[in-house]
Amino acid sequence: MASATFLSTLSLANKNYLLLTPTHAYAKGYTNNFRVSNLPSIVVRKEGSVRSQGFVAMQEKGGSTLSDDSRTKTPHVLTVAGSDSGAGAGIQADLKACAARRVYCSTVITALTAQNTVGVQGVSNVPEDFVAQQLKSVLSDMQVDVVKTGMLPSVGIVKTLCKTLREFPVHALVVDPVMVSTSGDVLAGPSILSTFLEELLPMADIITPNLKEASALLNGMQLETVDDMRSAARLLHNMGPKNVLVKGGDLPDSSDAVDILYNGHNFYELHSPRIRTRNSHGTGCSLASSIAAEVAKGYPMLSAVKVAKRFVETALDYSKEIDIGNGPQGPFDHLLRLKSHSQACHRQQPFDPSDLFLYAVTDSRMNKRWGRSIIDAVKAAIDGGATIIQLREKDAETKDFMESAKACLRICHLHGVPLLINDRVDVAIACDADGVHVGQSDMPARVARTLLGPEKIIGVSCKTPEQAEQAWVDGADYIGCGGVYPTNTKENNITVGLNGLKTVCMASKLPVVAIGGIGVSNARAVMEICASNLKGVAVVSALFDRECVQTETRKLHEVLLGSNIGST
Ligand SMILES: Cc1ncc(COP(=O)(O)OP(=O)(O)O)c(N)n1
Ligand SMILES: Cc1ncsc1CCOP(=O)(O)O
Ligand SMILES: [Mg+2]
Repeated sequence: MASATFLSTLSLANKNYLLLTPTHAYAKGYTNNFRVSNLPSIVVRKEGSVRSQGFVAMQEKGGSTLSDDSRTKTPHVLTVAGSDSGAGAGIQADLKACAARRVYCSTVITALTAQNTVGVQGVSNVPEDFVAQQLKSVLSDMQVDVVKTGMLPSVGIVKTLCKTLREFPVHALVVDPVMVSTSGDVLAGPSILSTFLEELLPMADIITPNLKEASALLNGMQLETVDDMRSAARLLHNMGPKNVLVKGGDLPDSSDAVDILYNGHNFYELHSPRIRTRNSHGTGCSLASSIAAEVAKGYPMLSAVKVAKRFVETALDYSKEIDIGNGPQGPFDHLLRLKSHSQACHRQQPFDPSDLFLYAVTDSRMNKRWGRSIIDAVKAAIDGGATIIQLREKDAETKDFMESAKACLRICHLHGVPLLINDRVDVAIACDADGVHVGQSDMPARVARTLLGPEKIIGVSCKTPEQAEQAWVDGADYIGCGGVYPTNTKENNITVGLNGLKTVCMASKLPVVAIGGIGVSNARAVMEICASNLKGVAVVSALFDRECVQTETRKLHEVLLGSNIGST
């Protein structure tokens, strides 16, 4: 038994339970910090009934031992479903949902469908023995936590699946009883119904029928009200699954979407705003996969369903305007990434080090002193010849900062000038800025890179060769080196001088921009250190603590043009 403080045992109904925090409690025996050595003997079952103070009970059946082990287990869902060539539903939706929910997803393909936003034009079932072969390949090698099923187009395939699951038990089985596609095309005929009901449903931890599917499973029962859905959930539960989620998205006359979750003890009525969108193809597959993903992470069923619903709703809402295909039902964007790229008029340009030539860094205090908005300051700097802008708004309220950043972004993009945000990676993400500049005590560049993605620009302040090397290792695009000269703009900032700048430039594998006390009088001296990777100067007060930003920027631009910056 593990010795960690968050683990303890509890005797309940003469059975031993392990008490783990939800994040540590791990389906089928793995936790972030612990690995259960006797895997098949651990089953999460009683979480609903014996939860106490945020702990989840895991029933221990056969004297398993937990051993402290630094291995971490990657949550893993295996989807057994059909391929959708249009990639809105089926295997493709499952993969995207699991990726979005940060869970590994392997795939067993049961059928190929020729499908698009208009409908299903063709279906070709995969031979049963090849479905069996795929199942065995995955389950005999990989530690699958949850199997999620979608299109199971033949009795043979359902039987094969059930047989394989008995041979290779997994922690949980999520069954999405796909029978008819959203376009109305039949994906699994009535012939499979009895095998489905007799063999698969009793093995399921949850089934997720919509109204039509619930009706089909219940011999054509009419489902028109929330009470009907409750009755259906109870009847379906009697067929063996541990939980039933009847989805009421198609229920008429309701402004909310209502789903009923029933676990044999309690009914949960889950309300959410109805999202009116054409782009809902694959919603059912995605919801079931997301539930599977949360269960694979170790969450109890109710939490898994709630999180999955919230995720799908967010994705649907985000994807309302996405325009793919000409049919009545389009796909949605699970990763919430497509819109900003397809709809923004600006496409992110790859980072060009020559953009560092005249780097204008705004300062909220200076703007206030001279009675300028950030937007006016940015416009003037660009008109004067600034080649990149950084918003360094140390005193701004986040909401105001975001508004100004969005407005500045529009101006910058009109002029082909990149806009970076100082310090605030959250603001950069929220307004889709071109990148960030971070210092040694800000968010590490490596973390910023994972949050911002590969195409955004990241600059890091460096005073030493070691910091420059780390910035490169961390995936930065450039470094800012300084203060080259003393400055009043940044308090307690150590001055590195021209020698320090040269040392860092020589060591840096990244392009460098010099900063600190630089203006028209000394910019030339900076440039004359003759380092080929010194690409420009970054300036605050010499541009913004002046009456006319445009004039000062233009003057500096002329000085820089007369220099040999970055050319040696
Ligand atoms: C281009 C450029 N170089 C250096 C800095 C300084 O960043 P940091 O060290 O994080 O200090 P603050 O600007 O946040 O006070 C910079 N902003 N830009
Ligand atoms: C932000 C920063 N980082 C190093 S020096 C400095 C301030 C630069 O401001 P100025 O150009 O007014 O000296
Ligand atoms: Mg900073």
